Amino acid sequence: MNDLFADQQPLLELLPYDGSAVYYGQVLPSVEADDYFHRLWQEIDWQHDEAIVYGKHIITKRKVAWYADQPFHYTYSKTTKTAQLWTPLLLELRHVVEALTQVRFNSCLLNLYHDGSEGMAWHSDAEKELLQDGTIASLSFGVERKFSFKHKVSQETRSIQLEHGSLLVMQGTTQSHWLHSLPTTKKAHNARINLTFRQIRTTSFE
Ligand SMILES: O=C(O)CCC(=O)C(=O)O
Ligand SMILES: [Fe+2]
Repeated sequence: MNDLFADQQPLLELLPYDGSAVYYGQVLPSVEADDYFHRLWQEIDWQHDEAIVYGKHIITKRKVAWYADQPFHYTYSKTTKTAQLWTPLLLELRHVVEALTQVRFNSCLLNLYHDGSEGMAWHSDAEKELLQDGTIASLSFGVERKFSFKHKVSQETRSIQLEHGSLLVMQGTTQSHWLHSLPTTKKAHNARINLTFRQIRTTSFE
């Protein structure tokens, strides 16, 4: 195992019941995370996201990209996207995440938030294309932002600050029982890039 992971912080379970969300803390040294942030900013084919919200076609300020093993189709917010194939940079990051989690991922959704005015509303990631109760591993780069969970029934909440170069892993029944969001904030003046490695349902992942 790479020395990179030698001084790993203790893992922190964020959810009290009905799933698991483990915060690994900063898994990449800051200097290395800075470098990844710049490369992702430059090399990824960022596009404004499109969605249908309350019947209206909207284009988000936030930018997104979707990469995978194959040109999978993925539908969310009533729009369908076709994956681009992994780049060497994303394969490198997938390797980091797979080594830490011991889980295999076949796709990655990327989000670019230019500043705190951009965020993501309450949702869960349980689209039919995803493996049921699969794992989602979220790598964060750039400005630190709050990330929150809300239980669908009890409404109980849990929050965490997602640091530069950090990893958060959602697993088990989390998506069935909890919503999550990235609240907007006046405090963040810089950009954040987030990568969520996912498991799309295919014959090799059943
Ligand atoms: O930006 C984040 O930390 C979360 C993004 C997210 O929830 C998603 O892409 O589904
Ligand atoms: Fe999500």
